[in-house]
Amino acid sequence: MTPGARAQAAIELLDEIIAAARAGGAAADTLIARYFKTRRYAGSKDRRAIRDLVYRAIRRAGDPPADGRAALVGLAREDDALAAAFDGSPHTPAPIVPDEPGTPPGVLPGWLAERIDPAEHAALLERASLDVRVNRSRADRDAVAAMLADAVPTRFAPQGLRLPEGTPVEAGDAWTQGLIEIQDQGSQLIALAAQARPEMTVLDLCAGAGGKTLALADDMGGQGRLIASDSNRARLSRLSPRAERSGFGAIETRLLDPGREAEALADLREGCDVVLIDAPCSGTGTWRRNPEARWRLTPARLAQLTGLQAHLLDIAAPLVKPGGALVYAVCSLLDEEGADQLAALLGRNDRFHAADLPFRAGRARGAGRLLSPKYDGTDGFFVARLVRA
Ligand SMILES: C[S@@+](CC[C@H](N)C(=O)[O-])C[C@H]1O[C@@H](n2cnc3c(N)ncnc32)[C@H](O)[C@@H]1O
Repeated sequence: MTPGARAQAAIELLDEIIAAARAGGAAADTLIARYFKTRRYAGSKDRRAIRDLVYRAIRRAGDPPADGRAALVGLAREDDALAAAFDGSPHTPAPIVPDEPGTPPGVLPGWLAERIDPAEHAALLERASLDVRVNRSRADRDAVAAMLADAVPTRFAPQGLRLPEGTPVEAGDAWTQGLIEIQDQGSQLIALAAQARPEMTVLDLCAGAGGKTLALADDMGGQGRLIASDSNRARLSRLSPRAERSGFGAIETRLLDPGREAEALADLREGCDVVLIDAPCSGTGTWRRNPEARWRLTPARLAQLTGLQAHLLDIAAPLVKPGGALVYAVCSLLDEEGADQLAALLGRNDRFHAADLPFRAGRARGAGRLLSPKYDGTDGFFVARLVRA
């Protein structure tokens, strides 16, 4: 494909990605994969070049672009070779006219920019690192490091290894033998904050497909009672095969009905040593992995999420036994989803007090700590550990 044809393909893809962000449709990666499935003429170099153009355009637009052409015109104003590809020949974009509007550069959506420390902004859109967690009950971190080329221990997470970008983790022996899970160092620290131990009763309230559940199971050595719940059937159903691969068969799963979660969990009242709430959130801390997600967030969606987070905290609190812990996490740097939620909970429930977290990463924020791509090299998280009197 010519540079112009690649630019035209990038515009078409960006149109689809922008429309999907507006309508709550598929993620950019899914749309890109779909696009190439029906365009076999695009070779691997073309695909890589088009994908690169699309992601460069997404990363440089804090607010949703008007359309794909505006997004690429904005990028072309900073890249002469790309601008030259707009030559108007067949299958290429029409030439850029001097006063044609291009999407302005930006990192965060305008309405959010003031709510996150400006020092954090650029790193929120940088490339994410590739981390794995070594299953402590199956292998030693140093032994696994020796199986993986150029693996280095993660700075804060005791079971983590950082791998070079693009390492084909799932093709290696450490993966096929169930010795490792792909998991960002920040997520590993959230599970560590639970301090799950053998013989405990632990509830992972928003378990999803079980990324953190598997880390909890590992810390429990497969002993005790571990319950994984979520309101999303498809996500929760992915947990069992993952647990089997890692050798943790005995994880209970519970599908929750939104609004009626407390009923389904009533038997656990004052029965849990630990309740982990890895709450649904805006995902501002993971934008480096899916940068178009920032075009999906609106003030109304954020309000809906903060309401759900408060609701989940109120469901979880009565399930903790005296002396037990409530661990709350969101992959967000917004205080309204993190520190403010915890301050509100502590205001309406005097049985809990904030406790120290068992790691050095992050900076103190309200009752918890804030981990960030810039300062910690992790996805962005707020995490707090509350202990019940
Ligand atoms: C941040 S994700 C969890 C990720 C997961 N813990 C992991 O480590 O992979 C938040 C989860 O909360 C779930 N969720 C949303 N509303 C819920 C509710 N009312 N009760 C329980 N889970 C809910 C979502 O389906 C989603 O899987």
